[in-house]
Parts: sequence; structure tokens; C-alpha cells
Amino acid sequence: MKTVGDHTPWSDDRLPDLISPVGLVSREELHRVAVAVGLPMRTRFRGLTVREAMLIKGPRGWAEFSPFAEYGPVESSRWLSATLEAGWLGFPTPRRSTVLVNATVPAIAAEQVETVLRSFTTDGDLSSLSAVKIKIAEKLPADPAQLDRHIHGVQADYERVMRVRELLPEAQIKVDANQALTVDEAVHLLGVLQEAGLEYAEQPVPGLTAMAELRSRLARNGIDLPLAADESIRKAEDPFAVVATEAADIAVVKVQPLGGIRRALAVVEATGLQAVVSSALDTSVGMSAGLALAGALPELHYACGLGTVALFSEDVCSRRLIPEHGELTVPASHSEVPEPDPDKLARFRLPEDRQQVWHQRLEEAYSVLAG
Ligand SMILES: O=C(O)CCC(=O)C1=CC=C[C@@H](O)[C@@H]1C(=O)O
Ligand SMILES: [Mg+2]
Repeated sequence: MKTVGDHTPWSDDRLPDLISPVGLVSREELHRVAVAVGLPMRTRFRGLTVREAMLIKGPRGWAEFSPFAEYGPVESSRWLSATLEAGWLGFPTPRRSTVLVNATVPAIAAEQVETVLRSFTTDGDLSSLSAVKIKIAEKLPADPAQLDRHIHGVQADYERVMRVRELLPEAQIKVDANQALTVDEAVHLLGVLQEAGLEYAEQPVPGLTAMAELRSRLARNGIDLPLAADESIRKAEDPFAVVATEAADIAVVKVQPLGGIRRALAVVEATGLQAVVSSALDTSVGMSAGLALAGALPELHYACGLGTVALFSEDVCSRRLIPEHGELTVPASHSEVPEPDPDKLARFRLPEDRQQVWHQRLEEAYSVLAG
């Protein structure tokens, strides 16, 4: 099936349909209950220093709509489907009450690693961190004057990863390259980083062909390192092709990009792969849906990337979802989703021009889902 514009069609009988707002909520009502906020980040992540999101109060409680700025209406409509599920339909019944969470280390200089790791704890005790995901292969800046040898390049990646290993000798460490490498570069870099003893590598290269080739090249070079597919699922024309092409061992699943918890569960079931739930850099409101997904999975063998509220210096909720002893609690029902604090909502409310941009995006995603 062809991708048209930003559209990944994903019509497949193995997936529940995206949730239509028709009969659930009118456009006017949705706009009335939605507010756009901007949360400052401690460290740049995914090129962002402020994370913008819309928070929306539905009959079940608060929900989040936060497609990244570059996403068009069709891709954003999947995110809105997840918003409608959270705010209007509610979460599926959980199978576990807590979820092991990894700390996430952005592409930073090795000297900053310790401070960032501490932000993923409530008491500063690093020994509670049993798993860490580290960003590697940060895109080189277009302007060479911006190139920072502490952040970019193999040496910087090596120093960052080894600093985590030094601070946390027992932790599971995984790396995420956001498909920035070629197969040759990945074989080299992952071979070097394997000195730290990696649990798996997430999306080192783009596309299924390259992932499958990398998988067999690593095996041939005697590097025993499972690969996890992230973009090859959430950005793919066909989320299930990852299995037929033997491109990955693990599936990374995210609630908003996949269109909701029920659709993410169906993706996991149909791929038959072990799953890791990761955030989309959500606020504590959206993160609750990620926790509900992790709580509802039949099996969960890896720590999930749901600790990223720690990357914000502030959140809209007073009860922030920062891992406690390396774990987060699964909401038993929607009433346990953290509520935005009215003062913080007012403080982080984006100015009028940005409100308009977000309401326009909401309108367009609504139109796609309403058909
Ligand atoms: O998985 C984690 O530890 C944190 C979440 C995370 O890495 C991401 C969140 C949002 C956008 C993505 O570029 C990024 C990812 O690639 O997984
Ligand atoms: Mg990823």
C-alpha cells in the first residue's frame, strides 16, 4: 500500500479502526475543553527545548494530544484517536500494577550524565536505576560551527555510554540511534559500544532492509545484540512487515503514534514480538496512557521508556510521573490519571498565536477521523 503525503494508511483487519469522534464529541466541544501548553525541558531532546502539548478534558478525565510540530493532519489523526480513547472511552483493565521504567539519557556530554540520571529518581539514589536508554548518533548540525565533539561522533557516544556503565555497573543499557546510521556505521559503532554490554539497540538504521541486513551482519561478526524496531513500526507503511522481513527482535510501541492503547496491543499481538512501551515525550497526562498500555500487555520483559517526564524541568501536574525506585504505578482506572493543576495550566498556557496553531491542528485531525 502506498504512503500518500504524511499518510500511513494502515488499513488492516488485525488492527481496530481509529476512533471516530462522530457521536462521541462535537468539534465545538473538543475545542472548548482543549488548552495548549508548553513545558520547558532540562536538556534538549529530539531538538526540543520546550515540549508543546494540548491537554483535553473528556468525560473520563484528562487526555493529551501532542503530535510533534512537523506531523501533518493524517499522522496527527492517530494521536487524536489515542486522545479520544483516553478521554472518552477509558483504559483497558490492567494485568500488573507497576512497570519497570528506564532512564533516558539524551545526546549529552559524558560530564552531564550523572545529573540527568539523578533526575530519573525521586531520592537521588542511582542504585534504583536498573535500566537506561541512551541516545547515540545525534544528527550532525548543518552548520559545522555548531558541531560539539562532546555530543557528536563515535568518541562522544562511547564516552556517554561508558559513563553510564561506570555509574551503574549492574544496569541494563540500551542505545537508540533514531535510524541515523548506515549499516556499516552501525556495525562499527555497536561493536565499539558493546564494551559496555548492551541489552539491545533501538532502530540503528532506517528501513526494514537495512535493519534485516544489520541483524545478520552483527550475527556474522559475532556481536550478540538484539535489535528493536521503533520508526520501522510507528512510521511504517505496514507495521507488520517487520516480522516478515526478520528485521527486529523487539517491537517498540507508543500509544499516541499508534492510535491508542487498543491498537498498540493489536500491533504487539500481530507481530508476536516482545514489546517495549515508550513515551512520545508526553506530559504526565499522556504518560498515564503509556503506563496503561504497559499494564495491559500480556507479557512485559523489558523496562519501558516511560520516565521522560524527568526530562521536563516542570510539568502541568503536581503529581509528576517520576519513577520511584525505578518503577511507575499503572493507573488502576482513569481516576488515577494525574490531573493538571489549574495554576500550572495557567502558567504554562501557550500564547494566543500558538493556541490558534494547536486548535487548527486539532480541527484538521478531527476532520480526518470524522471522514
Ligand atoms: O524510550 C525512551 O526511553 C524515551 C522515549 C524516546 O526515546 C522518544 C520519545 C519521543 C520521540 C522519539 O524520538 C524517542 C524515541 O525514538 O524513542
Ligand atoms: Mg526510538
